[in-house]
Amino acid sequence: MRPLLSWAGWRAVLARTHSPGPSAGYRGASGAQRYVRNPPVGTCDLQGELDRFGGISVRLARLDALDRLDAAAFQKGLQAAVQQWRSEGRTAVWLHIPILQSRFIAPAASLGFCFHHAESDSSTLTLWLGEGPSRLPGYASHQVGVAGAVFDESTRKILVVQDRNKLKNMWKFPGGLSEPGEDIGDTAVREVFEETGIKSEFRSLLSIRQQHTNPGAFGKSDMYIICRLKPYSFTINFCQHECLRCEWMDLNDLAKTENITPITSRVARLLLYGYREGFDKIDLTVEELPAVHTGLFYKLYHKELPDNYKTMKGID
Ligand SMILES: NC(=O)C1=CN([C@@H]2O[C@H](COP(=O)(O)OP(=O)(O)OC[C@H]3O[C@@H](n4cnc5c(N)ncnc54)[C@H](O)[C@@H]3O)[C@@H](O)[C@H]2O)C=CC1
Ligand SMILES: [Mg+2]
Repeated sequence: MRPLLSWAGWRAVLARTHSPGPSAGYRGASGAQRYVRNPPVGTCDLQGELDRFGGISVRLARLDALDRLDAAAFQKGLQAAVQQWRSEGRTAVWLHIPILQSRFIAPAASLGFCFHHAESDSSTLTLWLGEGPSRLPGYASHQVGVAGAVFDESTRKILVVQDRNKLKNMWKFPGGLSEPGEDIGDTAVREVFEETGIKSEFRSLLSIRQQHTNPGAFGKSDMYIICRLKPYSFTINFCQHECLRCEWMDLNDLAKTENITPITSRVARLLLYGYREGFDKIDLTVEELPAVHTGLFYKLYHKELPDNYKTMKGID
């Protein structure tokens, strides 16, 4: 086992790792991220990136020498660095700690750092250095659940399930939680297939429910989105872990049954209205558009816009 480094030893290691150079302080407001070394070599050398809001991001994973550093020496080094960043007018510190270096969390917390969020392999702590209360944005506030109302217009049948793990067995649409980076429609199609074996394609978004302090959302709020899907397979092969029952049910019967969650009942009536009067009355359709600043694309959901409104140049 390698011996732990003292604070003096850590400074020496870091001084060797990052050779002294001109002070790399923030030299512009271009928005580009730069590496900054604070304070200058010789006192402490916690390397960070400056963000466009004047905050510093320190990624401990990138500082190899920290592998041999103990918690007390880290605390001393961080304290000196924070003092330096404060004197330079930095607004905040973001400290990214890999899970295997979690021994540095408590020393950081003792200097005022708080958890911002954690992922499976790391945690991120923040310290607000600016004036007044913190203006740092919080982490994710909601989880997103998506269900598929798979409706076969030719037979007027709709696909419904009952949960295995619920005390009351009520009819609802198959669905589940969206995965990071997954489109809403793709979640609906995936969850429907996983839970029922039915293949389908996305048609539209029908409803959004927002609920706070949802019991299954780990203290976060819950967004539950129901999509209209069109089936292209019909043989049910439902997931025995999650579902107790799964059926193609007549839409009229579903709208009338009492053994149903309130949101499913409301959406069944909405679908009945769309089936009778035209789905354009109820559908929020999707279009992919380019984002202006990032070069990425996003999905925009809204009621269908007539073509002449899409192309019109000005408004009289
Ligand atoms: N009003 C409605 O009709 C209902 C709406 N929802 C919404 O659906 C979304 C979530 O859908 P779900 O089908 O619940 O998610 P899901 O389909 O992603 O996962 C459910 C399955 O995950 C597993 N699981 C969940 N929590 C677990 C735990 N603590 N320990 C072990 N296994 C666990 C179980 O196998 C469970 O059957 C949420 O947005 C929720 O609000 C859920 C139920 C009814
Ligand atoms: Mg589910």
